[in-house]
Amino acid sequence: MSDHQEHNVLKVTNLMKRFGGLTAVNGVNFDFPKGQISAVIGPNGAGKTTFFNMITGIYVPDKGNIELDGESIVNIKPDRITSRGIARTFQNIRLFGSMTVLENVQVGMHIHLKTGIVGTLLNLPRVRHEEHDAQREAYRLLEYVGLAEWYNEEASSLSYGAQRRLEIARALAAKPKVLLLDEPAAGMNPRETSELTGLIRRIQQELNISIILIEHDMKLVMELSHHILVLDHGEKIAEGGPEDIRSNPKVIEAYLGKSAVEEEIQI
Ligand SMILES: Nc1ncnc2c1ncn2[C@@H]1O[C@H](COP(=O)(O)OP(=O)(O)OP(=O)(O)O)[C@@H](O)[C@H]1O
Repeated sequence: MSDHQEHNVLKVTNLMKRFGGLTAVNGVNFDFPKGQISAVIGPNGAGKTTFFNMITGIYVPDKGNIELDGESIVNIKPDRITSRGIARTFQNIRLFGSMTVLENVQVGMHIHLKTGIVGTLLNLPRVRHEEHDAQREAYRLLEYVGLAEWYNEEASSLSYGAQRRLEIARALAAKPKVLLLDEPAAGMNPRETSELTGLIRRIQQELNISIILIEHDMKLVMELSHHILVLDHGEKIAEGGPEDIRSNPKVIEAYLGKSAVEEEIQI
């Protein structure tokens, strides 16, 4: 095993994506360390979601490479990328609102179940067994994110913060090596954000999953992240630990404008 494979779960090289005349991501290089929390930050339109969409196979890069544990995942379909070990949540919550909380988690498991639709229709004993195990596992995940008591409610009846945690449980059901969280704290109140911070830290420490998050809540980013990638107009303008990023003039300028740097205002 090479040094790179041991330390970095995901390696992005010279990544580029254009939409017509607009270069949304422009030649970005970054190594995501295994088992740690990394953040991708930057002002609106910086290219963060486009970057995530390339990692998860929704967009094919125009140039560059993405390696998961040393193997390229460029040109692989999103569901295959999920089964290789990358799961995600979305900026806009995407749950099945009229399904129960438990069923939503079970949906996240289907990539690992052996049974197809025919087996389910025939109600084979092996199928019943597998579904029972899946339900137990789904319930365990709900306990993990603190939603077990609502397992039988419709997903749409949950509070906003709870729906975001349900999305995380569903992503965990795919047994990922890497979990991508797209603005997990968006729309949350301070109490929900602090619960979420604890949950993300537990997932990294207890489940040993590498986490990559896009987030505008700088307090959460600075508290949780080991490594931060800063994008602006599609380009990497900085990378480093929270302390480096907080005091980096290029980052301050990108967020607050040039005058802020002159006044030495810190984000
Ligand atoms: N499918 C698309 N077609 C055309 N342009 C797009 C598409 N997706 C993104 N863009 C453009 O690419 C640029 C980067 O967008 P992206 O959504 O990746 O930024 P972002 O950093 O995630 O922004 P935000 O913080 O507002 O979510 C923007 O100018 C956006 O308008």
